[in-house]
Parts: sequence; C-alpha cells; structure tokens
Amino acid sequence: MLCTSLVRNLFISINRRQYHRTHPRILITGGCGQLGVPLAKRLREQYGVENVVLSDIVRPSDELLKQGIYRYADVMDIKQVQELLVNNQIDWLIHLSALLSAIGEKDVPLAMKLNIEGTHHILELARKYKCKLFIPSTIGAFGPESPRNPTPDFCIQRPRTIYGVSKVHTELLGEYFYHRFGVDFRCLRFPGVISADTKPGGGTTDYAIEIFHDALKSNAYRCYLRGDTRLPMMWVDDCIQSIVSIMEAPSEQLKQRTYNVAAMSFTPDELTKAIQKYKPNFKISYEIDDRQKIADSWPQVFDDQNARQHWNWSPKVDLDGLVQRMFSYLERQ
Ligand SMILES: NC(=O)C1=CN([C@@H]2O[C@H](COP(=O)(O)OP(=O)(O)OC[C@H]3O[C@@H](n4cnc5c(N)ncnc54)[C@H](O)[C@@H]3O)[C@@H](O)[C@H]2O)C=CC1
Ligand SMILES: CC(=O)[C@H](N)C(=O)O
Repeated sequence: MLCTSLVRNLFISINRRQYHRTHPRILITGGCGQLGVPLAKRLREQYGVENVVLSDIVRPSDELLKQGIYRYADVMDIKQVQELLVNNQIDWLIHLSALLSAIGEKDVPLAMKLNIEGTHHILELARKYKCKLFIPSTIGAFGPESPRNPTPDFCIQRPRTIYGVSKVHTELLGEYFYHRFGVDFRCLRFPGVISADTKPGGGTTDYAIEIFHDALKSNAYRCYLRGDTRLPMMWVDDCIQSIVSIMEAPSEQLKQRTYNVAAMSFTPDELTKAIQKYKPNFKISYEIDDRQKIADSWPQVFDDQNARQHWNWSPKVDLDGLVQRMFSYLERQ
C-alpha cells in the first residue's frame, strides 16, 4: 500500500516536472512597459495564459487586466517579489524593471536603486528558488572607448550613463551568479526597440518612435539627435522572438551568457527618407539636446555574429519593413 502511494507520488512529481519544462510558470517584473506588454502576450500564447504573471508598480489598463494575471510587485521590496515567486511556483523570472538612459540621467539615485539594488534582489531570488533568469542589457552598456562600428560582444565597456553602468553591473553579476551558484542567467543586449502599441520609457532611441506619431499628426518632427546619428534599432517582434529563443535554447548551446542582438542601424536622416516614401511631404528639423552626447558614445552598428552562430538568431524586419509596420499599426488606432 505504502509502496503504491510512493510510486504514485513519484509519478506525479515527475509528470509535474516535465509539465513545468514545457509549460514554465513565468513572472515578468516591470511588465507594464514597452517590452513587458508584448512579451506577456507572446508568452501567454506560447505557454498558456495561466502560466504568465505580469507584475509592475503601475495601475494596469483594463485591456491588460483582461489578458491575464496581473500582480503589484515593487522590485525594491524583495519580499513582494519573493511572495509572487513562491505562491505561483515560478520557473522563469524575466526582470524588465529599469530606468532607461535619458530618464536615468535625470534621477541618478533612483536609477541606482532600481537598476542596481532591484537587480540584486532578483539575482538573489533566482539563486534561492532556482529560476531560469532573463535580464536585458543594451547598446548603452558600451561607451566612447568601445569600437562603434561594429561593436562585438567582447570589447572595452566604459559607459558614461548610470543606465549603462548599471547594465554592465547586471551582465557581470549575472555571469558571476551563473559561474559561482549555477544560476541559469541569460542576457541579451538590445538595440533601440521600436513598437507602435506601447510607449517608449525615456530612452535615447525614443525619437525613432515619436517620429511616426508626429508624422501622422502634423507631417513634421523636431528631432533631438543630429541627422547623421547612426544607432542600432530593432522591431519589437524581433526583440520578443529573441527573448523566447534564448530562453528556450538548451544551456549547452550557449557559449556565453550575454549576447549582442542586432537587426538594423539607421540615422534620423535615413529614417526620414524611408518615411517620405509613405508621406512625401514629411519634414524633419533638428533641436539637439543632452541625449546627443549619450548617442555619440553608443555603438553605431552591433556585431551579433555569436548569437547567429550559437542559437540561430536571425531578425526578420529591416528598415522598410519597420516603417511599413509602424504606419499600418498606427493608422489602425
Ligand atoms: N525599450 C528599449 O528600447 C530597450 C529596453 N531594454 C531593457 O528592457 C527592459 C524593459 O524596457 P522597457 O519596457 O522599454 O522599459 P519601460 O520603461 O517601458 O518599462 C519599465 C517598467 O518598469 C516599471 N518599474 C519602475 N519601477 C519599478 C519598481 N520599483 N518595481 C517594479 N517595476 C518598476 C515601470 O513602471 C515600467 O512599467 C529594461 O531593462 C531596459 O533596460 C534594453 C534595450 C532597449
Ligand atoms: C537602447 C536602450 O537601451 C533604450 N532604448 C534607451 O535608449 O535608453
């Protein structure tokens, strides 16, 4: 009798483990921002609505609430995230909360607290509860001394923003936790991500989103970066696909824990020309601000050959595809 029940329990536990492997329970922090909303949508389609918990400190829209589970969690308070991890039997932790580059320079103490202390909490919880962990990094993790065209995965990194410094800290600490404690840490350095249905959160690359809204509203845009400022960019669906791909990649396929991912690079002048194919009378003017200095210290072209070779990374959308998608999404709204 005892033996039968032991065998049955063992069976249930093996089945549950297998189920969690194919249907991981996922917690996203900072999930109401530009990347979290489309990421939650994609993960819910892939692994089941009930398996994805979206968390943030902001009040979610009614539409977001309808899409699945939402919980309040401030990453500065480790106990709030811990409670969610435990109560929801989380397998994958996707940590998106951060202050981006431009907004981070406006409130350095908050950026240090959120981007550095918040990340310490997440790393500690991933270690304690053996969660697979994804934290994005950025082109902003490089600085003026880095090679800018192209910028490889491994080169000098001396960023000059608190955002960049906090992301280098995340990359190094995540890799340390992988080597020292076996935390399955995975990290991608993203270019500026372009999307139509969620707003950008205060970065240096935001112009490449704002320009479409203003093109539709007034056929004109005043840009805060010089016309020849080349930066790496990516359509949001490619960004979301890269997260799913790296999370699903078998551990032995990953020869490093932090990878560059790229899709395209363009300047405001080049983006203007691509927009004028749809709106021939569109005009751009320039009023340069502090963000120029940040952009001038960042990569112009990202070298992502390791991601392509190790886990078959391959973006789908180029500049013309991006412009076409932005107008078709925004015109429908
Ligand atoms: N959007 C982009 O172009 C890029 C984004 N990334 C990275 O991707 C991640 C997500 O970026 P986005 O979605 O664009 O940022 P976002 O600024 O749109 O969203 C960040 C979210 O974090 C939340 N948050 C702020 N304080 C919090 C706290 N104490 N506890 C919990 N959540 C808090 C905010 O409410 C917000 O919803 C960030 O780590 C960012 O560095 C990296 C490269 C490019
Ligand atoms: C590239 C990023 O990390 C972000 N969009 C920013 O401009 O700060």
